[in-house]
Amino acid sequence: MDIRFSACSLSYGERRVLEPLTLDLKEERIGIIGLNGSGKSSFARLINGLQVPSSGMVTVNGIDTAADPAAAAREAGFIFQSPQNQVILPVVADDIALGLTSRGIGKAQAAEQVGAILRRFGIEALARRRVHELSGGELQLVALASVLVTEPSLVIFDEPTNQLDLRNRRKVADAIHGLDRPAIVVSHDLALIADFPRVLLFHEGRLIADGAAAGVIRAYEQVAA
Ligand SMILES: Nc1ncnc2c1ncn2[C@@H]1O[C@H](COP(=O)(O)OP(=O)(O)OP(=O)(O)O)[C@@H](O)[C@H]1O
Repeated sequence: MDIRFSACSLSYGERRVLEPLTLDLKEERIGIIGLNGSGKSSFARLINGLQVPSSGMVTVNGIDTAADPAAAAREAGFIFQSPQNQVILPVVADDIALGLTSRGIGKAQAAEQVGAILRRFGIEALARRRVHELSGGELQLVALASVLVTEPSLVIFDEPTNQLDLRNRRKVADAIHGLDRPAIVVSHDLALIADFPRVLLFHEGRLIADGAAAGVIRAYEQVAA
């Protein structure tokens, strides 16, 4: 993984929400923490082209997100804070397959890959269920499956354990820890990122701490006090 922010800033209209930032991200697990409204989601959305910089540049594995946001989105899968917003088709297996058929993969091949990804997460029983009837944890796993089935090089999670009970939180945390590719995790759940090799702390649109989890979490505790 090679993500580069070069003097990248972000404003919504007149409002600057991320100050110019230059950094490289290469670690397999990267956490992003900070108070509400500090700019975490905005930063994460810049990585896969959901947002493009107001100034400067972001590249993901060599892809300039502003020049080719669709390619950036294929490279970096994004799991939204509210996965129900990500679902298009009503039935789980159909929705997961859509990511493949929309890329030109045939129906039979797509069905095979969907079956494999459901087995990998132990959620085969959900295949014919209606997405809108799923619990929060089931929905998080389905959203993860629907992103991973398209084989992105890395996965960005925006508050993946928000609103989950302990059992589902563990399922999602295990899925993140066991992921076979780099993950970037925006979270208020500090235990989730506590053993990550790198954590970024945002405060009022600025990156104010960057390093191994323990030290950055201590800095966050001071900011929050
Ligand atoms: N589409 C938008 N238009 C205008 N302002 C926005 C938009 N999205 C976010 N903002 C503002 O940008 C700032 C940073 O928001 P962002 O969602 O990046 O913060 P966050 O750290 O992820 O917050 P939280 O922990 O509450 O999810 C906030 O003040 C927010 O109100």
